[in-house]
Amino acid sequence: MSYSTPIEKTETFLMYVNVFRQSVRKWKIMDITSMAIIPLLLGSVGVFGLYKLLQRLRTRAYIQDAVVVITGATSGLGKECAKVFYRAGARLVLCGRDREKLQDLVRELTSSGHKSEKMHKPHTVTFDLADIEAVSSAAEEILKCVGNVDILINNAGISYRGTILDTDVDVDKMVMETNYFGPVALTKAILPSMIKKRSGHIVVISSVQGKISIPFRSAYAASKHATQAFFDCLRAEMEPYEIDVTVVSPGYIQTNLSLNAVTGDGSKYGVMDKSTAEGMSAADVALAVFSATGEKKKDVLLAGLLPTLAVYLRTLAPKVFFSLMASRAKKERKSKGS
Ligand SMILES: NC(=O)C1=CN([C@@H]2O[C@H](COP(=O)(O)OP(=O)(O)OC[C@H]3O[C@@H](n4cnc5c(N)ncnc54)[C@H](OP(=O)(O)O)[C@@H]3O)[C@@H](O)[C@H]2O)C=CC1
Ligand SMILES: CCCCCCCCCCCCCCCC(=O)OCC(=O)COP(=O)(O)O
Repeated sequence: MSYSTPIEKTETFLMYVNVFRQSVRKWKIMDITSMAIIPLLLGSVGVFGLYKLLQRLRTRAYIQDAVVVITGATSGLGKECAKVFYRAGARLVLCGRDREKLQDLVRELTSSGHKSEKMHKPHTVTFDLADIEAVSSAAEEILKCVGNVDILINNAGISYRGTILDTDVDVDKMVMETNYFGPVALTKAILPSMIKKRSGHIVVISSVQGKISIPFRSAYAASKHATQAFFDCLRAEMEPYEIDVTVVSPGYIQTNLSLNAVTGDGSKYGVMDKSTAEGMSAADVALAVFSATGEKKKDVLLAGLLPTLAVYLRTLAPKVFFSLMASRAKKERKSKGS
């Protein structure tokens, strides 16, 4: 199988552009105007391709050998992020509540076909994000084990289904502790070491529901709105220390999020929702998280047309958005016969 380097690929592309231009000239296919437009268009495509290529190379260099901590690595998006960052040569610290699942993932990564010297065996740290004391000892353990953290990916999270009237405040608190206070505590525990070396990157997986609230998700949407707000503040405050903050807000992803969601009384929802099952693939979203991290993007909305329009509608025509959400609530209540 032949393998061409990025420079060879660019040279081949420019060669084709040249051949095309010569044929146009030889056969006088186009008039003078189109002859000016086509090279301009092709040139722009070439420049864009070159820009993308350089961006990809820069991302690779940024991730290679970087210490990357990923929470919620046992499942879904976190697990796919672990695969992408591992293949790019990151020194991973994989976090979750289930030691066995983390060990299984380490075995899966290290025994996969992608073997190369640039890859590093991941470390694992087990803790519950809803237990603030456990979070602070986990941060100590991480720093002791790897020295410094270059990139912290706050991915772990739990969702919720229920009506506000039937939801115990303990459930609101638990969702908030897992999705908001846990990541905040972990970030605060890691930040001083980043500030000391004046470099670091905090990546947060929020949700479209960090930008708009939809009915029967109160605890989840509230925790994601709080996450967006906190990390937007952090980005501004960390600028003098050259610490980057990236907030990624995806739409539905095919993971176990709805299966693992809690209901108003704290019991498991345990249903694979149609919207989740038909969502984006977790591997594709992990690639988008990887690029957003490498390109040090500040805020990324990873969603289809309707959710994206809904986010704009919430700001530009809130009354219309609220009435759409009210009819959505009415429809959902009717379909459940309540
Ligand atoms: N799936 C979707 O449609 C979307 C998901 N997201 C976000 O993506 C992130 C990842 O979720 P996703 O992969 O979809 O869902 P999964 O349920 O598949 O994964 C959730 C991960 O979070 C971990 N986790 C949950 N609770 C805790 C806790 N108390 N302490 C430590 N770890 C915990 C789980 O680990 P454990 O094995 O210990 O349970 C698991 O690894 C979440 O923040 C979610 O809000 C955003 C938009 C859409
Ligand atoms: C000018 C025309 C505007 C049309 C606007 C239409 C409004 C449509 C409403 C769209 C709502 C989108 C909700 C998306 C929710 C989402 O993607 O959430 C991601 C998650 O975090 C999923 O978690 P869950 O637990 O809810 O599965």
